[in-house]
Amino acid sequence: MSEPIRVAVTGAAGQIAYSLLYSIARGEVFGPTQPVVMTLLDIAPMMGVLNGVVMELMDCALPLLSNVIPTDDPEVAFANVDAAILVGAMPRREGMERKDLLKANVKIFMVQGKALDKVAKKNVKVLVVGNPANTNALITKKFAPSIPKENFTAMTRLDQNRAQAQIAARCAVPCNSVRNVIIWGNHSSTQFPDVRHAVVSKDGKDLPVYDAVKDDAWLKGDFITTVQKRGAAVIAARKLSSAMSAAKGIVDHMKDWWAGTKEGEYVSMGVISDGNTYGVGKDLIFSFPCKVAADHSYQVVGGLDIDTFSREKLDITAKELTEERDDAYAFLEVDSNL
Ligand SMILES: NC(=O)C1=CN([C@@H]2O[C@H](COP(=O)(O)OP(=O)(O)OC[C@H]3O[C@@H](n4cnc5c(N)ncnc54)[C@H](O)[C@@H]3O)[C@@H](O)[C@H]2O)C=CC1
Ligand SMILES: O=C([O-])CC(=O)C(=O)O
Repeated sequence: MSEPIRVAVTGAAGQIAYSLLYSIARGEVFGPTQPVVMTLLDIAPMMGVLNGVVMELMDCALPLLSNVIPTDDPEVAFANVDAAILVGAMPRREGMERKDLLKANVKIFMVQGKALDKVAKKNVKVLVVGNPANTNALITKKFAPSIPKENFTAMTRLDQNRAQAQIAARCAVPCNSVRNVIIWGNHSSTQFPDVRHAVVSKDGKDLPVYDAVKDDAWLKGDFITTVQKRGAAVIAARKLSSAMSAAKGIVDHMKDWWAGTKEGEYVSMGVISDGNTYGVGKDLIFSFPCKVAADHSYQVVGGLDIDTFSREKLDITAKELTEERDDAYAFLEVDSNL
């Protein structure tokens, strides 16, 4: 058996973590032969609850789980970690947009960025889930300048899964028969779920989604708004935000980042923009289609045709991210030139 890797999860006493930790501990994310030491961070008042979670993880008797370390100190949680999944943050309630959480949550990511910078491995892979996820990922990166900027990502995989599932249901095929759906931009109601480059496998043939669905009005209308507003719909129904599906999105994102994407497929991840890709300004964590190699390096898929409809949608979500970034920098008094 190989040496254990160290994986930190924040917000470990919360509802997403409760669905997530078992999957990590049983090898669904980092592989079926990879032992893990899990460090679990939450705030001091939650240590009692967190100890209960630790007891349960132990009681699962999982052979890949080498050790579990609960803590309320980010520097303990992130010491020498190979991967950090930053979930801990306030969730939104009915009637809020995710960006309404900015002031409540962004300081958490400043503190955790500084701690990662100080104690994590320099090749740590950071996935930010706590909302507003893209801007929180940008802030985490900003305060961890010794770690490569490509190592900070935000989760839009739940949105991709939602889009894939909507198309699969329409075409009456399993979800894994739908490939290369793209989520562009922000994990917010301005995101653009784009199926113009996606394909559906049906009856042994690959068809473009537009040919398989045969309902352009739905694809350009209700399909997009359903995906954009799915988080709010779950909150309205459950009075709590998505947790099981969020945990599955985390598993999918981290697994593909760790092991690589399948041949001919790409996945959506919020990654740092360089200012030269698809007309998106620089210094934003923007969701792009990405291909990941077996050595964990990833590349944004280039050269996809962007029509007028898509251009408009990309610009709307980029504008929102620029405003969120400027608000976060002003609030934290960050020098945007650094
Ligand atoms: N990017 C995405 O697709 C999704 C993001 N989310 C977001 O994930 C976040 C967590 O959601 P839930 O687990 O449902 O919330 P929750 O309220 O059940 O759990 C959050 C946990 O984070 C902890 N926490 C708060 N401040 C912390 C800090 N400074 N350090 C460590 N832990 C801290 C809390 O004590 C709590 O245990 C929310 O911001 C939510 O909006 C939720 C679903 C999908
Ligand atoms: O909607 C929310 O606030 C939680 C979330 O990010 C999602 O479900 O996509």
